[in-house]
Amino acid sequence: MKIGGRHYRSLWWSGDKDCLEIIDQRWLPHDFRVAELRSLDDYATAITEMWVRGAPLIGATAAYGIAAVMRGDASDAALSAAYDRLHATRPTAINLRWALDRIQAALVPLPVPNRAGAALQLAHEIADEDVEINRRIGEHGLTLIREIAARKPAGEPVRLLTHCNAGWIATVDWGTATSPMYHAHDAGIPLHVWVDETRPRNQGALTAWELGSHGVPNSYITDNAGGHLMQHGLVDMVIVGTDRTTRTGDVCNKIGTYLKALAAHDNGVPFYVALPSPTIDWRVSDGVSEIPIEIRNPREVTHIQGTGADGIAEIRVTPEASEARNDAFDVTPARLVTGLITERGICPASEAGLSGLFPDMAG
Ligand SMILES: CSC[C@@H](O)[C@@H](O)C(=O)COP(=O)(O)O
Repeated sequence: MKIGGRHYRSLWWSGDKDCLEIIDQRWLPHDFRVAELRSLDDYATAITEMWVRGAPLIGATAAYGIAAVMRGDASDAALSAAYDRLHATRPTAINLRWALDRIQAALVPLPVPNRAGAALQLAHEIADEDVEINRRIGEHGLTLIREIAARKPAGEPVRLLTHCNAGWIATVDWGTATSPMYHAHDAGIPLHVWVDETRPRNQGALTAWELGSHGVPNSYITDNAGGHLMQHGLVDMVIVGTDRTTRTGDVCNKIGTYLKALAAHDNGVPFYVALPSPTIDWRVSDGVSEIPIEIRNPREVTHIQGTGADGIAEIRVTPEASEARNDAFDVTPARLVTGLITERGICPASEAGLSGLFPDMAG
């Protein structure tokens, strides 16, 4: 997507610098900075500390991390150590393991001297595939937005609500939940997006930044406002992303997603999840009991980052003695999900729905 008129992906391989360059999300939306990743340490830190974040982008970054390691040492031992180190960075998004498994399976049968080139090629393929998957999700999601627009008086915007950032900055390009929004906006459908703040990390600020950069009208709202807006008929559809979806259609996404789904259900608001197929965990059937939920540093809850006269600063918002807990994700049961928007079309959030669209993967 474009920033200041220039097209960017969230990451790209720099042949000149011989390293991966990423948009360093720690400073967004206040400052646009690019970071260079070279060593395994760089990659692991960038994922753990959320310089890059969002399920698909974590997977693509990890693939480049393996490729970077293979350039120095392509032995089985180095491959296995890099796999383990990167796999341990964040537990919830399944795209991480999906990308690592894919690259490991491709490299193990190869002679050691061939691995570095093959790994970089595969990382490029994973990144390119992500862009195409998200583009297609956008096309399918556009049909839903068109249907809502057709029922409205001409010129009245379709009001969407989203939680967290499932935007282009959470993927290589387009985003998942935002892709239908970009497609609809580009097709001339008037939109207004309610952007949940998404405490504690305020990923909503990233969503507001990228939607605004693309010219999509949006309003930043507190996490607690969504139910109220739905009760007053101000939300036509919710679209969120996912970090892991079970084969039965339970959806694990950023903490607070479940509450939005409950409010949507109570108010008859359609609740859709944009789901790239690498985010399906075919081994898991019960999201609440089986998906590991990342618990992050409580400091993300007790402190908040923003920008002021002296630049970007972090301030404490709680009393010194307050304890805090920081569960980063929650699970929305399939019964609360109206439908899954995938790269192959839209299906019910159920085992039959997913295996119907992906018979080759369902096993
Ligand atoms: C297309 S991204 C889908 C999800 O990864 C997104 O909604 C989300 O929860 C991101 O969490 P984050 O902790 O910021 O990595």
